Amino acid sequence: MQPKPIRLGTRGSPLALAQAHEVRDRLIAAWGAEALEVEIVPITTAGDRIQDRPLAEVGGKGLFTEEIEAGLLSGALDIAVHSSKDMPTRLPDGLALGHFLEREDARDAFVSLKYRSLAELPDGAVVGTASLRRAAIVRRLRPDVVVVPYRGNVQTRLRKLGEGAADATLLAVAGLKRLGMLDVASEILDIDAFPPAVGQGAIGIESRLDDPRVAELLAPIHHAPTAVALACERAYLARLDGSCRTPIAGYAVATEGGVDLHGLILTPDGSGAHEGRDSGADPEAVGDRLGARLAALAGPGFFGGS
Ligand SMILES: NCc1[nH]cc(CCC(=O)O)c1CC(=O)O
Repeated sequence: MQPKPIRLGTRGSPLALAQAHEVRDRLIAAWGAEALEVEIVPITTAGDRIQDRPLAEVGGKGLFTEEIEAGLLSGALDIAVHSSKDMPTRLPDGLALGHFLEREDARDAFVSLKYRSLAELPDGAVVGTASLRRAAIVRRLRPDVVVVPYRGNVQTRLRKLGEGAADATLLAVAGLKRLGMLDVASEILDIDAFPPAVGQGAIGIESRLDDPRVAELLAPIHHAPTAVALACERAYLARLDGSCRTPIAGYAVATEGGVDLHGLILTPDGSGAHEGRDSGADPEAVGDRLGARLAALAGPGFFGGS
């Protein structure tokens, strides 16, 4: 089918490369190795270069995508493979996050060399995480625990744990599975008590809107129920995103006639929270409605206002 190789852009981290290889393997399985060549192009982004500061300080999610998106827009790349959770809700004109592999387990894992579960952590234990959401939910469930910032890729975080920088950390089950490292998880956290980040566990494929060749190429590996869930979650996030830097969790599941969404927003210290559920036939409408409802419940004061 393909006259020339498909160029697939990705970040160069071990998790990103594992995801890129998963997409390539599925494409080859669908089309046959004779019909299709996929060239994986690792790209080091600004976000990868800056390792010593919290992301929110240096510019947020876009730092990981700009260079890759420039490649899509110039035609140097045909597709880009991402962790959907790391994707901003607004993409550059002409690009879309339009295709998704079937979602992997969306839950978070509790990882510790000393303790078997979040509940078992002793008073004053140190949990390392760079995620505002994970920090706030941990503080909500365990106000006695100390949360410290903790960045780096999955391997770095595990190494720091071994060095004693924290008693425990939290990582996405999906990432651990893709790296063949799920055995480091002590506990898989309940999806209702510890809802994930929007998009967690879903590999998304970004491409140019005007590229029918790519749409045809991706059709056999696209998972429609995942796309429905992600459309809902990303509409929910878009509704909340503009207003704040508040911890946001959201998890949607496609149903027979539509989608069910669970949303949770918290103050960074976990002392305040607003939670809700919504369902309906139109994924974007459900996401937008729950986002608006939680924002209204929270009021402007909740979002810090500074
Ligand atoms: N921000 C890093 C990141 N982006 C996606 C994943 C996990 C894989 C996924 O959610 O699909 C991770 C690591 C983690 O949070 O543990």
